[in-house]
Amino acid sequence: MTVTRTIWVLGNWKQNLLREPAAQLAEAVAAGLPGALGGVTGVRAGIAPTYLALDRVAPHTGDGVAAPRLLAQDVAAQDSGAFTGEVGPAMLREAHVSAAIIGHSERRAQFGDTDELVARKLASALAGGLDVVLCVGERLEQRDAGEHESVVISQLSAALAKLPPELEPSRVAVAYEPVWAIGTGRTATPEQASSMHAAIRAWLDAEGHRGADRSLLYGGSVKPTNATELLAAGDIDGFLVGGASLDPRSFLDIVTCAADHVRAS
Ligand SMILES: O=C(CO)COP(=O)(O)O
Repeated sequence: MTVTRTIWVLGNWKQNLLREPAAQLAEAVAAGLPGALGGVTGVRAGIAPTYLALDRVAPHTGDGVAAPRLLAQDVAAQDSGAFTGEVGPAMLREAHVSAAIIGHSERRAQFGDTDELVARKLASALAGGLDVVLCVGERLEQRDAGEHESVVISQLSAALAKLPPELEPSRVAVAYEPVWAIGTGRTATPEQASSMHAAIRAWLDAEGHRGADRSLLYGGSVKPTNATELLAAGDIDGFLVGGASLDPRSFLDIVTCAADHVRAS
């Protein structure tokens, strides 16, 4: 049986764009998406603006196959209460967000998102009805020391191991983002990305987390010029795109690479 996993092309806009330019970028992505997909239904796009731009971006998003989905870049580990500065899952859902990125390396490195906090955010998001893109990835010195697989598997394990069974993470995609490839212009080679994805999928399967069904995304300096060869390496079910997602043409060109890949396979 051939497994047909959805290919995702997700734009993480990070801390960029005031509300009006964010709305304009969302409008351009939404307008160009049907053409970029060319009728291919196995590819879905999504965009993750800042919290403050969500309401301006939301009208250009939706859950239909040819509309970009609306994502948040983070989510609080708790629903509501005395947690200054936090935004909980119900608040995000009210703002039409359907999924949250959790555990991005920038949050892990700069904002204290430990494995333990990532696990609590994951449980909070799933309990609150959000889908999740769970980010994992090693630093350069960990790769140089040959520890990349064990680092990534331990991040995954910490996030998934203590989830209550009723939150079995059927709605979790995993994004492998090697830290040394983010914003550096240095992409992982297709072989490096594909071999890590195979290791992640094998671990998920072994632990009963249905690796075969789960979309595994790659992130780190993805551009229209390298997207096709990354997809061709196998085991890569789309991308989490930073810098290139701020330009509608390059983001949509990556979507087209994904659609061409699906059409050819
Ligand atoms: O961090 C990323 C997406 O979440 C990747 O960023 P770049 O595409 O800018 O390297």
